[in-house]
Amino acid sequence: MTDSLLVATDLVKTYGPVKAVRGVTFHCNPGEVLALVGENGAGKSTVAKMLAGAVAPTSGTITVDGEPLASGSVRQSRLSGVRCAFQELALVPDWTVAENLSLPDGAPLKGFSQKKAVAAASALLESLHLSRIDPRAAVSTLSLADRQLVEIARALAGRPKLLILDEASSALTPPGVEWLFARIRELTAEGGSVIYVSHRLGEIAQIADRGTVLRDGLVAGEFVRGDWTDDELISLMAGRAAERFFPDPPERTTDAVALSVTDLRSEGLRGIDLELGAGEILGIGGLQGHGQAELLRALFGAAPAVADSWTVAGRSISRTNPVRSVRLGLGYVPEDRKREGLALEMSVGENLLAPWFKAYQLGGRPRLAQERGWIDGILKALSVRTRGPNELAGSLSGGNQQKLVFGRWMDRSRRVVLLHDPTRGIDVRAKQELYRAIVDLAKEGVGILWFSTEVEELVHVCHRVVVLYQGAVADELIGDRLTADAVVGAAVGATGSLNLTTEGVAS
Ligand SMILES: Nc1ncnc2c1ncn2[C@@H]1O[C@H](COP(=O)(O)OP(=O)(O)OP(=O)(O)O)[C@@H](O)[C@H]1O
Repeated sequence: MTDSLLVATDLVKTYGPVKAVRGVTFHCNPGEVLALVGENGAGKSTVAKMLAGAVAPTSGTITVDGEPLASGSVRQSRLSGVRCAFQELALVPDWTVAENLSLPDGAPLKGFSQKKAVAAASALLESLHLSRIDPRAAVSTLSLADRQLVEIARALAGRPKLLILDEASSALTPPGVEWLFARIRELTAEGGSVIYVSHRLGEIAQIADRGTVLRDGLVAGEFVRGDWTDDELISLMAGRAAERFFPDPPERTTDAVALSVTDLRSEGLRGIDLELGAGEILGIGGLQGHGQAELLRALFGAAPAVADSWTVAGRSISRTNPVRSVRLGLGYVPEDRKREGLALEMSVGENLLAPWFKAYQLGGRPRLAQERGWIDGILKALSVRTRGPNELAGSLSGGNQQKLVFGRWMDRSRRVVLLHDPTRGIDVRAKQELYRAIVDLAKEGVGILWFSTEVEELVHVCHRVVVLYQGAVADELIGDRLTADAVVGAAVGATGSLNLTTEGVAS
């Protein structure tokens, strides 16, 4: 272990009474990709933040190239060659891409040259095959996938010795992941190392040389490339045997229509016809950025939209807005939980209740006590790791925050639930719980419209999948035609073959 690039020894991090990390030891060699896996709340992000210098360990040591890393100093970690890209993006939304990319070198705002920043950003984006991203664009105008690419580009800009990717692929579709793997291979070929934090076991099988499994803030085990199965890893993460992964969609017992639109038009949508049955799980496939986010936002009324005809649970409407949608019986899990989904400074219970307060104008802050039974039921059903309904949502791990955004729609007489990649950033066991919760909603007659960046879950858990391309429906897949290859093929078929190494597809 003497020639290890990184050695972390007995790392501990406590937040008041919470022991996030309880004594973690691992190392990473030059040129190696080390996976860090574990359930939501296992301590992965906390370890990543300690390496990046974003939080100081309560105790323990970290060395890079044999030199101790100053505790809790981002600057010191950077100087030692450590860079990190987070799933919860650390970009400033109102700044341009160029301004954000110039941040890591601590460019002082005084004397900051916009022209130089744009030129440097253009050169960087081009070298990373991302020149389709405009360096002058405000980050807030980019899709989540593109924001994630900028976050990764920023970490790569410093030619790091150690790159930490904390679920940085979680909003990327397969071509984006291929782009990321190409960059990782370039970096490791030059002797750089990567710590790859992810819940996507398929990606880990492809890219990781070794892995460390965390459970409850401790190392539960280690694995090496090619010498593990998904089931073994899931058991190690959970501390118990793995279960069958995907549930089947439930038998449909009614022909009733939960939602229908013809010629739905909105920014980014070119006229969509869609019918969603009560109790149907309808998947939306396609490469990110082809109208999936716009479709869900339009249907919930989060973006202006018009249609020739539009019905929700048999009621004809001409337009909607979020408050009206909740009253009509819709639920919506948005793409960006931080920006659209949660109030991080409010409690877990208040976040679960938030839409009901707005929609029914109950006034004041939610009366948690009155809803305690419902809240406890949701937290239990989704195994949300929390100290209780009064804990601030902001102190939950990312995956547990995501569960809240879904959980608020459970057991609340919904007719339609719109899902934008609800399993993003949640662990494999939680995914199973969520699949089961989705199937249970469908069994109760709720229509589910579900966009996922993970093709496998669409293929296994949905009755039917429509694939979007450039804001329109390119294909509908059902029965024997519903396969992973067909979903991916339909997503790119309209444009001919897909060259994964060229720019413009990494989303
Ligand atoms: N600022 C904080 N204050 C209090 N508790 C925290 C804070 N940050 C993290 N925790 C707690 O520490 C534990 C580990 O969290 P961490 O974010 O490291 O988990 P994770 O393995 O990255 O999970 P996920 O896969 O959901 O991102 C969790 O129980 C979390 O609630």
